[in-house]
Amino acid sequence: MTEKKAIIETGWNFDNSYARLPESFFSRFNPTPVRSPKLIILNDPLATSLGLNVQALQSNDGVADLAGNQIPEGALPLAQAYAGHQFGHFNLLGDGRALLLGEQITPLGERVDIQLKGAGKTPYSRRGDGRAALGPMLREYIISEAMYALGIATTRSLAVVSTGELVIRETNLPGAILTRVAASHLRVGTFQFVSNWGTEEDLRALADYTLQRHFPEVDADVNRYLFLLQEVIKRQAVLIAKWQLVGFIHGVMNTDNMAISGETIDYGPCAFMDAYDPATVFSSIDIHGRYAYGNQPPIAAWNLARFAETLLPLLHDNKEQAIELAQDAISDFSALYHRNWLKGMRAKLGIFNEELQDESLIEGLLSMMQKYGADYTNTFRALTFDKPEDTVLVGTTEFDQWHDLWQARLGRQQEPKDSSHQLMRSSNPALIPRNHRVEDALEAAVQQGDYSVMERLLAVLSNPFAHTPEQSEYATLPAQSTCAYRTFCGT
Ligand SMILES: Nc1ncnc2c1ncn2[C@@H]1O[C@H](COP(=O)(O)OP(=O)(O)OP(=O)(O)O)[C@@H](O)[C@H]1O
Ligand SMILES: [Mg+2]
Repeated sequence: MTEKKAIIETGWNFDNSYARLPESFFSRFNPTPVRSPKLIILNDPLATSLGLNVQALQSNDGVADLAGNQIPEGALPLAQAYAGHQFGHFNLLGDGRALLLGEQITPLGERVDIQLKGAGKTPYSRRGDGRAALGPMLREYIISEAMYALGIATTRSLAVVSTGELVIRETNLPGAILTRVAASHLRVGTFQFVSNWGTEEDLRALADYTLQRHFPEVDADVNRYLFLLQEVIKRQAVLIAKWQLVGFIHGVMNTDNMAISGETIDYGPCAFMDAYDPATVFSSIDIHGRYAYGNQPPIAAWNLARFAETLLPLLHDNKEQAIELAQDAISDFSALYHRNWLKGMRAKLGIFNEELQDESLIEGLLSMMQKYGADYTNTFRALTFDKPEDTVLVGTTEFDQWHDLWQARLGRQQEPKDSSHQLMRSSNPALIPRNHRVEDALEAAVQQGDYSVMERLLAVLSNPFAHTPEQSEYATLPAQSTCAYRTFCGT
């Protein structure tokens, strides 16, 4: 007689606070089942930290949950409504291919959104098919997890399942669904939606919900909506500085792709910069360079101004005073951003204390990197390990002079050389997800069904400050220049 196997609980522990908001904020909608779901990758440590059972998620039942083929107990799937300025143009959007299953309450009592991206049509799909292709979903998995390991606030990736169905793009591509984990999916665009199409009461409900979810520390005696604006600005100032410091280019910083939580969201056409150049753009659709590397800080400020506009009715009864409060808050962004960036740059150069000339020292290095087309990440690695021969800057008199200035600067602080070195090691990643490496991993996965290249890449990216020999090997630049590298979004 065979013993009946004990059923392993998956560990879903859903609450559905978003579903309790006004009905116009979302549409209750179920995922569309897919033909033959197969688990491609599962993030075991993330699953465990969410209180989920890895074995159960790997079972047929678990995969059915991750594919949208069945609805886990306690989930209440819905598509969130939002609007957004896309390349400056305002549109009504909403989750056209994503569905929120609910909020998982983790064993530590944290609340995170569990969302299926690519789960089928929703009322906001417009002319889209509601689906996603395997390549871009694996790409989002790799880069979001690399960002997390780099210490940058981001949505996480729990799993990718292939659907056994094709999606029609320029060619037919294998379809997939990504399970995304986020502090929330509240976007600047969510506020824009409610501000444009909702009542003031709706707006207050959304703002109060956001405060409760992300900023519960708000004091009773302050202007709570001004506090919300200021805190969101602070988080974005930290986030964008971190992007700039690692050379991350988001690629599509529309207001619907800016999360109120301060997490990086939507890894569509993003990529990491190789040679330092503020004009770097990867997205094939960004023909005017609106979202170029060097434009990211001002674009963030622009998006935050759109956020501030939505809050005007809540900031003050008097419109002029509301505008003044909003403008003051927004004008703080660039100083806040700059402070974070400067702090990070000092750390990248092993500098602990502050000197007025630090900025010109940093600018001196960056302009040399730009002039000689030096690789951004590898130049900082070369400085960290005192191997200037590893950067193309070596041999130029400019660099020798700059190096002397930098060494003299390090000499003017109390901390010993070794502490500077440690600071640099922990501030300069050994490697970033290089475009050619990511492409190689995706090609092996999608074309040959060989996931080993991706798994190795994920392993080395998971500890970017370890500076192991294997990482050095991954840090090599592509044989050919990647100047022509272009990413595509919306697939
Ligand atoms: N295949 C598709 N079918 C339906 N809607 C889509 C599709 N692709 C994109 N959209 C919608 O178009 C809008 C803009 O797309 P964008 O590329 O910013 O988002 P995304 O990558 O789908 O999702 P997210 O921002 O949630 O990561 C969003 O409202 C999105 O839901
Ligand atoms: Mg998006």
